[in-house]
Amino acid sequence: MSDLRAPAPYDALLLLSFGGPEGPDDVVPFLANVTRGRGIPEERLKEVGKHYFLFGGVSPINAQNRALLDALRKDFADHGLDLPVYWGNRNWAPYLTDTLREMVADGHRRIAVLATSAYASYSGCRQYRENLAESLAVLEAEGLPVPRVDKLRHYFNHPGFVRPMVDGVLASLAELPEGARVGAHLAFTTHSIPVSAADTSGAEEAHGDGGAYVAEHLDVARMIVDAVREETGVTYPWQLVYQSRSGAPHIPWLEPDICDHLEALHGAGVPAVVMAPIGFVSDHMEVLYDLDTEATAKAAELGLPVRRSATVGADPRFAAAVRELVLERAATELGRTVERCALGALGPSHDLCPVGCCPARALKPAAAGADSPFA
Ligand SMILES: CC1=C(CCC(=O)O)c2cc3nc(cc4[nH]c(cc5[nH]c(cc1n2)c(C)c5CCC(=O)O)c(CCC(=O)O)c4C)C(CCC(=O)O)=C3C
Ligand SMILES: [Fe+2]
Repeated sequence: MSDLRAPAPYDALLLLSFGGPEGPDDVVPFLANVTRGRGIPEERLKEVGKHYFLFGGVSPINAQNRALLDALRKDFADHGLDLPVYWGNRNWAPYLTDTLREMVADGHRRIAVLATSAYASYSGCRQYRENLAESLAVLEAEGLPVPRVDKLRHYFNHPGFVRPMVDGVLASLAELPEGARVGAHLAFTTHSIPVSAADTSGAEEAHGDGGAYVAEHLDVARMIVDAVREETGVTYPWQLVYQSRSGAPHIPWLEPDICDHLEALHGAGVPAVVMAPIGFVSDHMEVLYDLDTEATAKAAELGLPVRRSATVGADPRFAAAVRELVLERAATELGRTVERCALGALGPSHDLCPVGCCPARALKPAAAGADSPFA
């Protein structure tokens, strides 16, 4: 007999992610899935395809997600939580719709969803909610039961997400050449998005001037800088910069790019840089190519020592944070008041995205928000 208990009202957790190719033949169809209807220039697609081929056509993101699934299952079992964990993706197998079919076949009707994106934005939040709505509509059309899906709140400021990144930055600083550490800069990086998408990210009251997307990243950067000061006694100079821009050149995206930033820092006589990819949950292609390959080559060309700090990945503290987020939401759904753990200045993010949160260019139904067509 096991004494594991399901965290009512939830009967399962769904890890919802981006997906990535698993071999050379997958690369082109994967990119077609990602960019369908998104107006990415042909040139950019060829370039990004090359990044994947450089790594044998295998995106690191799937191995990262499998490791996170293992960490979640271990954490839940160790803490008496009987919550089966499933995995579904937006752009590659296992596809979200197939996973949801499997989940309802296994009897699940009330599903907590963890997206592998910690911040507000159309790409990191509403697009996943649209994917959920599309998949639920397919199930409905097939006459299958439609489960209720609740997306867990953004966890950018949860200590289980921030603390591992602090340790990563400390480790990278320690690896810098002794003489270059004094005066080193911290470059916090995240995915560039169109300025218009940043300005309308988050709830309406956060819109304007980079929106919730930029504000949340700045909050995390400050938390890390403060924690590093507590450990080392040094306030390292820092800046939030961007990477992985796509889209047409005439459309403004968030800047500066990490490579331009490295050049500017070098020009200003900065002796070393730690690149901290706070915008990403794991070491996927944007981290392995855009930082570890491209930006690192740029730094070598400049003769600028750089280190790239670790992402959270499958850190057990992150798995524990996910458990806390599930239990917190479960209690909230049952009408209990519960502590909502968050560091920094912004406070815990909303459970339910309000109407007008991270609007899309074209209005599409989105699940797990105040404007969801599903109960
Ligand atoms: C904010 C954000 C995140 C972070 C939040 C989150 O994690 O969700 C993220 C993650 C990811 N992005 C990824 C891959 C790609 N993103 C692309 C394109 C785009 N991303 C955008 C934004 C974001 N993307 C945007 C505004 C576009 C333009 C097209 C559009 O408006 O949608 C393209 C097309 C080619 C290109 O132009 O680069 C690819 C291949 C992978 C998988 C990597 C792997 O395989 O390891 C991951 C985790
Ligand atoms: Fe992306």
